[in-house]
Amino acid sequence: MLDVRNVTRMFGTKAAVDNISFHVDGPAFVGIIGRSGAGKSTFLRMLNRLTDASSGEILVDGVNVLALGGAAKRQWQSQCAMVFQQFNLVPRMDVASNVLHGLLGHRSTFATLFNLWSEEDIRRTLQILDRLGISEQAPKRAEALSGGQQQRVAIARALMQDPKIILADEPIASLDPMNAQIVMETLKRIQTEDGRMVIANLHTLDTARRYCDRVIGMRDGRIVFDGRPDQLTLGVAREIYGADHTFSESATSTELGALENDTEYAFAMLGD
Ligand SMILES: Nc1ncnc2c1ncn2[C@@H]1O[C@H](COP(=O)(O)OP(=O)(O)OP(=O)(O)O)[C@@H](O)[C@H]1O
Repeated sequence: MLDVRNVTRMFGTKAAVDNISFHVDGPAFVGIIGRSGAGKSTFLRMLNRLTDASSGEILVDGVNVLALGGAAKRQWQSQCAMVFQQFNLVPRMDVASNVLHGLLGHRSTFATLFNLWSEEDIRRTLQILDRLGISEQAPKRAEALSGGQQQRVAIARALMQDPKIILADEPIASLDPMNAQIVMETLKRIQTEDGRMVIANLHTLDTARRYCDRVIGMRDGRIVFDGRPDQLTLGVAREIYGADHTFSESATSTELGALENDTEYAFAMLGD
């Protein structure tokens, strides 16, 4: 289904993504891990055409999406919806309207300008919000919701596009552990129940182990690990994160206790 072939993105003389290739057959949950600057976001942005690749091909069901232009490119962009760390909702707009905005690519400017949503669109919105357990939030302004609820609204907006692939760029990096778990479980449900592919950039090993079918480790733009979550040993993690013997599991963990024990090191690993 997804075939990434020798994809590179240069910024000046630096390769942010350096000749990466991998293949995913079915609608799997793929996690991409690696320290800050490894090239994870650049890869996702190339896949949904927010950033152009310098070379290479990405085939989705046999079509090279990097070569699409005009309407075909926009059509592809609505097929691979993106979820961001900071949710990217319109804060003062109500939740239902935020979700309906997932349809923007499918509608005329006129209809959008005058907020002319069909009954079917509104019914689907409420159905999706209900599925994600936040239907009672529909009339509230997005800014009034907790971070975890806002991220579920962002996932609902993505689902309105009925995408083949959901790309999530550090979807839980701004959330507390409990909300992080709810959001990851929501993404996992969508992947298994709907048969959609999810590709998520994650910065914690325990999250990757728990939710992913496949983990890709990136370092300096290159893939240095590609395997099952149970193959993510401490040694492999050290290679991905470029850490020496002082590297500890807790440094890339979302567990509260672990973070409290090792906060300074964790921030160093994340490059903050
Ligand atoms: N628009 C840009 N112009 C120049 N360099 C860029 C640009 N975008 C990314 N880079 C560089 O490309 C490299 C990869 O960045 P990228 O954001 O993809 O990494 P990342 O693994 O997603 O890290 P993070 O988790 O911090 O977002 C970094 O060295 C970054 O500075």
